[in-house]
Amino acid sequence: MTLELKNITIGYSKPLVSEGNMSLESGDVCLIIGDNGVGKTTLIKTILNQIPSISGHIFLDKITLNQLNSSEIAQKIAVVFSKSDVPNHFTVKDLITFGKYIHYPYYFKLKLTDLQEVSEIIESLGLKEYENFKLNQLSDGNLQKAFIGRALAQNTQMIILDEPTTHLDEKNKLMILNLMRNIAKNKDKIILFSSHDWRLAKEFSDKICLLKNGRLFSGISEDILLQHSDLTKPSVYQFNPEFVPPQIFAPELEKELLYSFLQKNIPKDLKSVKFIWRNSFWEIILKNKQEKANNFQDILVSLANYH
Ligand SMILES: Nc1ncnc2c1ncn2[C@@H]1O[C@H](COP(=O)(O)OP(=O)(O)OP(=O)(O)O)[C@@H](O)[C@H]1O
Repeated sequence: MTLELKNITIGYSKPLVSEGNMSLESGDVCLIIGDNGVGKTTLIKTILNQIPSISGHIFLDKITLNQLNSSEIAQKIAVVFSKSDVPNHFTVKDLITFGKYIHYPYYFKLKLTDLQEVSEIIESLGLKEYENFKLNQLSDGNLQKAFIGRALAQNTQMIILDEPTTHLDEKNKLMILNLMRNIAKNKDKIILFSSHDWRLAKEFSDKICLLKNGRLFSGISEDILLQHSDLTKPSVYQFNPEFVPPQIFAPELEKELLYSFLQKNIPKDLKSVKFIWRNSFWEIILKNKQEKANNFQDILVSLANYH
């Protein structure tokens, strides 16, 4: 399957994102990122043809979206919205079984193969022991998995998820992201999802669709991250205007930790100070002296009188 956006402009009365291009194919995991209100959900709704684009074209397998009716789109794309209404009186098994009905009228009796497939999905999501639980008896993580199960039962070649990791703890975030990646790779599907936990989510994504300043930037994740250094610089956490960071020569983790430590504890102009991580200690080069610090406590002492 392929999804292509060509010169697409999306929005409501006025454009939110103009003339964006993007191309995805089977097996791709793509993360949509951008600040609140930039148009991530709007982009998802436009791809689902729930709202019209202002201009440009969307192609699903080379066919213009406008040529497909809603049922044809549902057979190609399954969607999981984070704010899904939870039909509490249904069980996990009911919800996942519903996914099958996009292919049949509601009165249709499901085939044995369909029921087997539902069981396999329940098994693969680790939901076997919860299959007869009502949806309101589930933890957020398992509820999210049940909605993903419904999308899987639809057997579409593409699944779109709007903020699937919201409300989940770290363990469940990892589990859901891992699951999505495995689905894309093992079942050759396109997975397109938005996330605010993008620092974690980017690790699982082959491609990124970044919405910024009314534009859409798309490509291989690492290319987008390199081209938009604001996404990876620790200075995204700049909360103190007085703070000017020193020069830091260290691996990513040490660099990020030192940055946040200094900003919190020494919110001064440190641009003439140099920090070098020497594997087990920090070398600190100050204006007229050089010091060694074994830990952050030592750094505090070294810089206590720095002006
Ligand atoms: N039906 C609508 N009519 C008019 N404007 C809308 C409509 N729905 C959303 N908007 C506006 O469009 C903008 C983008 O909204 P959207 O929900 O797509 O952003 P988002 O990037 O998903 O945000 P968030 O990260 O907060 O979920 C917002 O300013 C929102 O108020």
